[in-house]
Amino acid sequence: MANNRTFTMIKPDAFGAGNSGAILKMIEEAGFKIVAMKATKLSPEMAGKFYEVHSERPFYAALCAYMSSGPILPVILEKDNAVEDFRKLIGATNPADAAEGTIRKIFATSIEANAVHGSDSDENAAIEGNFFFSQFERVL
Ligand SMILES: Nc1ncnc2c1ncn2[C@@H]1O[C@H](COP(=O)(O)OP(=O)(O)OP(=O)(O)O)[C@@H](O)[C@H]1O
Repeated sequence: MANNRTFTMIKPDAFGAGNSGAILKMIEEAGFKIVAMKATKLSPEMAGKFYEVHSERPFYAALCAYMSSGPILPVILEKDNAVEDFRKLIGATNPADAAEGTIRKIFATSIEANAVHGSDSDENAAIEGNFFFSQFERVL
């Protein structure tokens, strides 16, 4: 994926609460362009693959169950400095630690159900974007 792109997904808590539109509005108002987006639902096995890097962590099983508990909205975004700027926009993993005005501060309910994902590097953005959109060569 181009270096000016990043990958996000709106997680089941935010999708289920009907907050997808408000979150996408914040993302666009922060200067990101939506390149690709689809609603889908992960099986526990697919959630396990997506979060494989965390397979040794104590929260892994709960995370996979949660991430497969309802629909999600994977999205590819474009902006200069996309990965870093998007991590700033979403805030800390735990909403209790997230800065005021960040997406997680506003919409997350817990450290697990934290509303959105944001890739942490260009390399992972490419891997994660490819996980959901491999059929669309032009967005990757
Ligand atoms: N201590 C924890 N307890 C429960 N769930 C957790 C915990 N730490 C992280 N998670 C869940 O695992 C996800 C991945 O953890 P990671 O440390 O990569 O956080 P992150 O990089 O802020 O989040 P993401 O990768 O989703 O953008 C978190 O977004 C959260 O949903």
